[in-house]
Amino acid sequence: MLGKPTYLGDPSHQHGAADRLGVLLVNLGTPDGSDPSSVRRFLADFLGDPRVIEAPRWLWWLALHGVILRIRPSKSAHAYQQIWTPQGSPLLTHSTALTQRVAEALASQWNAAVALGMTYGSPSIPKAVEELRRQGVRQLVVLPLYPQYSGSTTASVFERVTKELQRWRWVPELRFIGDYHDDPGYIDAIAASIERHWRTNERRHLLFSFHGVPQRYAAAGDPYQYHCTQTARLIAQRLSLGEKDWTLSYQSQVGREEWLRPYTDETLLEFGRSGPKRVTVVCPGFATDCLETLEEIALRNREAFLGAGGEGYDYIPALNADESHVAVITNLVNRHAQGWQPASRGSAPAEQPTLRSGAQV
Ligand SMILES: C=CC1=C(C)c2cc3[nH]c(cc4nc(cc5[nH]c(cc1n2)c(C)c5CCC(=O)O)C(CCC(=O)O)=C4C)c(C)c3C=C
Ligand SMILES: [Fe+2]
Ligand SMILES: [Fe+2]
Repeated sequence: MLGKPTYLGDPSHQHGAADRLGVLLVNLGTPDGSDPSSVRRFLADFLGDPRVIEAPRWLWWLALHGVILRIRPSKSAHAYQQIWTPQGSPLLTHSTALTQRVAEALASQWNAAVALGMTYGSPSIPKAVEELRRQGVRQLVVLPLYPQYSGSTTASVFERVTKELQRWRWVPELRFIGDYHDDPGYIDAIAASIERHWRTNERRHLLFSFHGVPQRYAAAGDPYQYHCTQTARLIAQRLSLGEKDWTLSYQSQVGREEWLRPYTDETLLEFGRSGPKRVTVVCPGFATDCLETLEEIALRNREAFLGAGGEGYDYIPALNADESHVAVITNLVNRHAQGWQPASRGSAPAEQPTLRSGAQV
């Protein structure tokens, strides 16, 4: 008479059995294809998120649907086409490979269920969370793949994951990793990738380029700029660089308002004109390579820099599914899962009765 249950549950759950750890890795997301209509669908979700664009809703809705989504998709699709591979979007293929390898690495310690969700596009957060629920996850570590916290990225993950968890009958224990901008493992991994590059390539002025955010977000209390500055300083320190050996800048500005400065493209044009004429560029804020690193940094800015008088330009890839990255992630997960029992130590002790959810007592 009362109909279907309101909340999601598992009637066949064996109560008393060992708790299962779930790990949810989340990245930004990417369009399903590099054609303008796929890009439009992706941008509508992404740019419709109030965490990304903080503006009066109705005014922004008019601008987004009336102007931006009519112009930007074809321009962005053109950019995506430059980096698209036979396997699809680099952001998705690298994130999938990373998730797979993290699952393998965690398997020796935990009977963990590991899933990948994208804040925008697919595989979606609702799909990933449902996959974890179906695997009987009782304890959940959520790791947004953003080393530096920003309300425009990390907080969107929090909102979309917790929205799904609110539909669960038996909500899991939850640990949310807000940032890892100064995690020694992460700093070491990025520094080691730069050292490795410099072993076979010329040692040059190092440009740290991070994705930008509007300046008013930082002014309103977003820690992102501070996190980026700290990350760059720690890596430079770890490489024993002097103050003149490196520069920090912000890329990927959208729209007309002021974003964090200095801008990467302006910095590189200035370098091209008056030096340093040879640079190594690294983007520690991007866990995986994507449109913003492969098209904007490795292609577009390289051409602009060389066109302005620059003489040498190297881009160091993101950590992607590299072994060192897998170690960074598994380390973060293990640290945040402390106190939870690795399930591989055995299932429920024999003297503790188990009970199926649906069983009559
Ligand atoms: C307009 C507002 C935007 C804010 C604020 C923003 C913050 C932000 N973004 C990333 C990481 C990525 N952004 C990517 C693409 C991308 N970003 C924006 C806009 C904002 N980002 C747009 C419109 C796009 C789409 C492409 C385009 O049309 O230019 C990507 C790459 C996605 C891919 O498919 O490869 C990443 C990754 C961070 C870390 C961040 C704030 C700190
Ligand atoms: Fe972005
Ligand atoms: Fe961009």
